[in-house]
Amino acid sequence: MALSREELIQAVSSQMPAKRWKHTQGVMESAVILAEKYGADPVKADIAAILHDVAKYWPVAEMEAVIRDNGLNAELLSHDKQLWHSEVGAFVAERDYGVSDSEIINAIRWHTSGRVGMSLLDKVVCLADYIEPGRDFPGVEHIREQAQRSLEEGLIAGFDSTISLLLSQRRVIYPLTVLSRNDLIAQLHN
Ligand SMILES: Nc1ncnc2c1ncn2[C@@H]1O[C@H](COP(=O)(O)OP(=O)(O)O)[C@@H](O)[C@H]1O
Repeated sequence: MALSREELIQAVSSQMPAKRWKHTQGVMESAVILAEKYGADPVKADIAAILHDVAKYWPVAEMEAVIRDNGLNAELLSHDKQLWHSEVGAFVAERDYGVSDSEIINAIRWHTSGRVGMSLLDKVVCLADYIEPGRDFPGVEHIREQAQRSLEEGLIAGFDSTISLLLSQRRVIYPLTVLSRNDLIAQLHN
């Protein structure tokens, strides 16, 4: 059974700290603006944004169990745990919150890593996560400027900032993000 928008908001906001819910509200706002600007479905963008971090505060062991027990992408388990919540979030959005729309589920699933061949809605939600009004990390203004030019330019700037940060910290980069960035650059040149 699908939940109403209000029920979703209640269910999601009650399982995260106020600060993360404020971030989620910012992503909802930015996702709708980007959807309207670039021709995606703003209703789907809003629902995906509400749910994108639903699993962010799940205990690591529970995320691991959901990934293993349901045949989700187990490759993630050898990468940064911060990447797991997107995969788990997509799964629970469908199982626990009755979201059956595959575009919404995919936008949740790929909002952190990106993927090769990102859909319009994937791009909108992923970019909104970078530029929502509450974000104040170094370089966010550049990403916001690029987001005005195109979804692809905005996302390339976003992924570049994540990749640069990981490089500077000598951390492992999830390869799909590099492939996703390269794919976006190729899309600009086609
Ligand atoms: N491609 C990646 N490879 C490895 N770690 C990543 C990658 N993308 C994101 N991360 C890690 O996940 C963290 C959280 O990303 P994100 O889901 O955007 O969270 P938040 O909304 O808390 O900023 C990043 O700060 C980084 O540590």
